[in-house]
Amino acid sequence: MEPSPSLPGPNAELIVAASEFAAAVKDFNGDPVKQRQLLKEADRLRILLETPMDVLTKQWEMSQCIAAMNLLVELDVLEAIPKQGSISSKDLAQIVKVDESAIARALKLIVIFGICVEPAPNVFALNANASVFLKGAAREFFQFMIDQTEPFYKLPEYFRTHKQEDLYDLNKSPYAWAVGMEGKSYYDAISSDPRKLHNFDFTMATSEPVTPILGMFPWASTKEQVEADISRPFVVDIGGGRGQLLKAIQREAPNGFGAKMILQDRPDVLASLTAEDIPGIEKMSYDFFTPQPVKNAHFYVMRRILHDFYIPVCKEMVKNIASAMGPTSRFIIADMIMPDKVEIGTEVTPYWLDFNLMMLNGTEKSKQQFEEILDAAGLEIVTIYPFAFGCHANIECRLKSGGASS
Ligand SMILES: C[S@@+](CC[C@H](N)C(=O)[O-])C[C@H]1O[C@@H](n2cnc3c(N)ncnc32)[C@H](O)[C@@H]1O
Repeated sequence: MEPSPSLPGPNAELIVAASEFAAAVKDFNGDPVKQRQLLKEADRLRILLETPMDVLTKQWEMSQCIAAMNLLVELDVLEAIPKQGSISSKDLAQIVKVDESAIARALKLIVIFGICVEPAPNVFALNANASVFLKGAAREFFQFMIDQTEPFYKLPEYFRTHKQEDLYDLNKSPYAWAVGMEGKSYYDAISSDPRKLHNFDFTMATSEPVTPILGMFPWASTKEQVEADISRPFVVDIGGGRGQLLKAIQREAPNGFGAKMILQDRPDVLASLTAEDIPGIEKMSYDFFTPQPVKNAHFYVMRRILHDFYIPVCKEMVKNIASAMGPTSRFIIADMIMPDKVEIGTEVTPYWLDFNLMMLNGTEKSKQQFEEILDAAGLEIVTIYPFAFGCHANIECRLKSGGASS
C-alpha cells in the first residue's frame, strides 16, 4: 500500500538520522554535553517521523500532562507518596482529601510521561523523575514555570488592547498586564508576591544544571592578576540573585584569590540571604539603572541580565558599568548568543527563553546586538568564550582605548 501523503514514508533523511543516532548512542559514556546532543538528535528523529496531526496532538498531550502535574504539585499529592515503597490512590485521596479518581487519572497521565510508576493497578510510587518535583528539589522551578505560563494565554488580548510600542515599555510588560499590575515593572510585579519572588529567586539559584556558569571564562587563570592587587574587588556580580555565580566562581577561585567578591541585587532579594548562605561574599543593594558605585574592580559580571531588556535599556545599564571601569577592568556578559537562523535539531532553549522574555520586556541577542550595546557604552569585545553545547557564552569586554562614551 502506498503511504498517505501526510504520513512520512521511506525517508532517506530519517534513515541517515537514525543510523547516526544509533552509532552515537553506542559511543555514549554519560558525558553531560553528549547527553544533551543525543536528546536533540532524538527530538529530530521524532520530528522526521511525525505526521502534521501528531504534531498537534503532541501539544495537546503535553498541555494535559502539565495540568495534571500542576494539580498533583499544588495539592501536595506527590509529597504524600512515600519516598520508599508505594501507596494506593485510595490512601492518597484520604491524605489529601480529594476525589480518588481525580488523583488516579492525573497520576496515570504523568506515569505515561515517565514521572512516577504504577507497580500495581491504582498503586503509585515515586521514581527519579518524580523526585525533581518534590519540595527542596525543583518544585519551585515548576511553580515558577506555571506562574510564567498562565499569562502566555492572555497574549492575544494583550496585543489587541495595546499599542505595538507598549511591548517595549518597562511599565507595560505583557506579564505585569496579565497579572493585573500594569504600571509596575516585571520585577516589581513579582516582588509584590513573596511566593512568586521566592520561586523566581530559587529557580535562578538552582538552574546551573540547565544553564552553565563555569566552562566558559577561565576564572582560575585570573589568579596572578587578582593577587597582584587585592585592594581592587575581584568580581562584582550585578543582579546576581542569591549569589549562584559568585559561589560557582569560588570553586575555581578559592577565597576570591584574597580580594572582595560583591553581590549586587535588589534589597528584597538580598534580604533572603544570610552570611552563611554566601560565605566570603559581600552583599550590596544596588539598582543597575544608577551609576555603579564599585570602582575599578577586576571584573564586573552580568549573567542573564541583558537578556531581560531591549537594546536601548541595555545601553543605559552598560554605560553605568563602563563609568566605573578602569583600564584593566573587564566586563563579562554571561548570556546566550542568538544564532542568525533557527535550525531543527539544535538547542531549543534560546527560542523558548526568548519567547518567555517577551513577557518581561526582554529578548535574547545576537553578537551584532551585543556589539551595538557595547559600542554605545565605549566598550569592545576582547574574547568570546562559548560553552561546549548550545548558545551559552561569556563575552569578555574592556573599555575601548578612547575610554567610555558619554
Ligand atoms: C534573570 S535574574 C538573573 C539572576 C542571576 N544573575 C543569575 O543568572 O542567576 C535577574 C536578576 O536581576 C535582579 N534585578 C532586577 N532588576 C534589578 C535592578 N533594577 N537592579 C538590580 N538588580 C535587579 C533580579 O532581582 C534578579 O536577581
